[in-house]
Amino acid sequence: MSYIDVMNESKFYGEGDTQIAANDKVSFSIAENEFAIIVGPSGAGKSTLLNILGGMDTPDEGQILIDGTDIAQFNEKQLTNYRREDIGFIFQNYNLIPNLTTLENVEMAAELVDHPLNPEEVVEAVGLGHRINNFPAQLSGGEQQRVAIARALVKKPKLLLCDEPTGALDYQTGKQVLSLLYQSKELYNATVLVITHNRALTPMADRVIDISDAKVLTNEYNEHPTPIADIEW
Ligand SMILES: Nc1ncnc2c1ncn2[C@@H]1O[C@H](COP(=O)(O)OP(=O)(O)OP(=O)(O)O)[C@@H](O)[C@H]1O
Repeated sequence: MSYIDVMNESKFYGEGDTQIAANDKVSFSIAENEFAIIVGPSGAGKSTLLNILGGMDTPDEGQILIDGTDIAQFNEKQLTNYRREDIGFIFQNYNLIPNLTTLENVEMAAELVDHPLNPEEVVEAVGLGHRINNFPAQLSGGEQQRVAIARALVKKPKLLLCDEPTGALDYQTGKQVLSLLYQSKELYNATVLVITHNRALTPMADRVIDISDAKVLTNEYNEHPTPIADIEW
């Protein structure tokens, strides 16, 4: 059994003739502590899948086994607990709380769980010790994404879900953020899942799942990932 086993998962939008499958009998597995990338063009169904894995949405068909438990069967309360305790989310647009400082944003996340890491230490670990009392508007895009990563990591999540985490960042800053995400899996023992349309990023991953038109095309394990610093695009 893998850490994530998605089995024949489907998600439909609309009804009757206008119904479309956003995910069509999707199956794949990701092992614990892997850094996985789900890659595919716009509209392929990536965000739908990520939302389902994060317990923000439920599939119409299939099983979503996380550590052996089918979260597709969870009720609202179980999904809320799952999102709060097991998952760290990182979005393209950071989603920080504007009137809270770096430290306060991270502290707020720490309060959600019983055994968080030390917020100050995590802020230091993402390289933002010198920005600890700044508000999001005073930070660069890359710094804001680091706050978002610290906010996710402070909960010690088992699974870090990242939706186009470098989509709003310039090339060099994007590389630094990806490098930090890769380190996160090593330092914090998390399983990391990144979705992106940027195929150039895939050599850095331990596993690449290629989706297109709602279906999984390939799921490949990469024995020798390339450090992100060595990847050019
Ligand atoms: N709430 C919704 N209602 C209706 N259709 C939806 C909804 N969410 C997604 N879809 C459709 O499902 C398909 C998959 O969308 P999804 O957002 O998962 O793709 P994606 O691969 O993440 O694309 P992008 O890279 O552009 O974000 C698309 O055709 C989209 O229009």
